[in-house]
Amino acid sequence: MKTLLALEDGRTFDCRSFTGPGETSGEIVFNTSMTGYQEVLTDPSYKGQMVTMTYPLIGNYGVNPEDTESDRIQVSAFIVREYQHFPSNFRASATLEDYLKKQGIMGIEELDTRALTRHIRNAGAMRAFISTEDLDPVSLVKRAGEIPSMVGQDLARQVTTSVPYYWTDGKPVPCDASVSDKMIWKHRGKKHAVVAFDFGIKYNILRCLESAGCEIIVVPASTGADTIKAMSPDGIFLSNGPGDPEPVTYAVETIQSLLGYCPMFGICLGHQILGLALGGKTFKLKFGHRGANQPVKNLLTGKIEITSQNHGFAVDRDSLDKKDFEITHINLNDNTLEGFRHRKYPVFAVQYHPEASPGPHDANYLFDEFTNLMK
Ligand SMILES: NC(=O)CC[C@H](N)C(=O)O
Repeated sequence: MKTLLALEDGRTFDCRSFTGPGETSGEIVFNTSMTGYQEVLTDPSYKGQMVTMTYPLIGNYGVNPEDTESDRIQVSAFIVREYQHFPSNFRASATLEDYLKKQGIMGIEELDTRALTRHIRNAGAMRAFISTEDLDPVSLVKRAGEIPSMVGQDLARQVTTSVPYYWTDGKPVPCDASVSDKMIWKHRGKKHAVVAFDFGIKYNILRCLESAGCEIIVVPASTGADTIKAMSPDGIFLSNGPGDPEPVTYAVETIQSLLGYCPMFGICLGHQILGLALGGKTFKLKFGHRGANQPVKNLLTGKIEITSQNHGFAVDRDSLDKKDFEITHINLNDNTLEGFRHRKYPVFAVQYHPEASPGPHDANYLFDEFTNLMK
């Protein structure tokens, strides 16, 4: 079906919807992972964004019920060079086309995704509109410019869980939120009791925490410090999530009042929120880091890790006071901050995704560092 993709700066692409008619909008970004499209689609950090894959052939291994990072597709549209209509894989239970259609998410193909990616790299991530109905470039460019900008948006609020839950044996299990004392921990002593703030948490982070020996209760993003203290956890985890970290002031304040209470570990949005709580500043990158091949240097060991990433904002490394912070990781593509630890508080964080999904497992050691800190 004939479709138009329009960017706010006036660039348009003729393309084809492989999921039927529709209209959608969002910030347009690119991801350089060669595989892992189902994990990308279901990562809540992509809320409000349309993702274009730089790998040219997508859909060839279908979808399955296991490779999900949340309970639904989170992207607002999925853009590929060529959609493969006939998947072949022993794990596949459906096609990508049916998966997208069932959840009302548009899939777009037959456009020059290399030209689109080069444009985003030169001009930056920007607002975009896709339509099968409004094929007038002038009108669609105007509509792209009218959607809210990513800067200033608290999207964690939209994807966080509304009630606390346990993550047990690889799945969410309801938790009696009214019981707010040590009695809620069922395996205390055998396992590390961890409260995980859900700003848009990926399931594989919970799987990794569980395999590292943690018993986990996931709580809504707006949970207050008193509720956390009533649970008396051994450690606090701050998750990844969508949007701009700066407007998530309620979480920044909560974390500020919990500093020094117990060990904390943050990933991606959690890294940014921790950076803000400790007095740092965040800023928007031009086009962000999204893919499974980002080189990061661990400054403590001198080793290079190939990492999975998905972020558009970053903590400004110059905003961190060197007497309080140790910079532990940097990105070798652009030298931006990828990780820090605090000299006084038992707190550390990384901007990238040690849980991978999709991507390499080079940084899985960080989950053990968190459990060691809790010992
Ligand atoms: N994966 C994440 O947690 C992303 C964090 C934040 N939304 C950003 O784009 O930078």
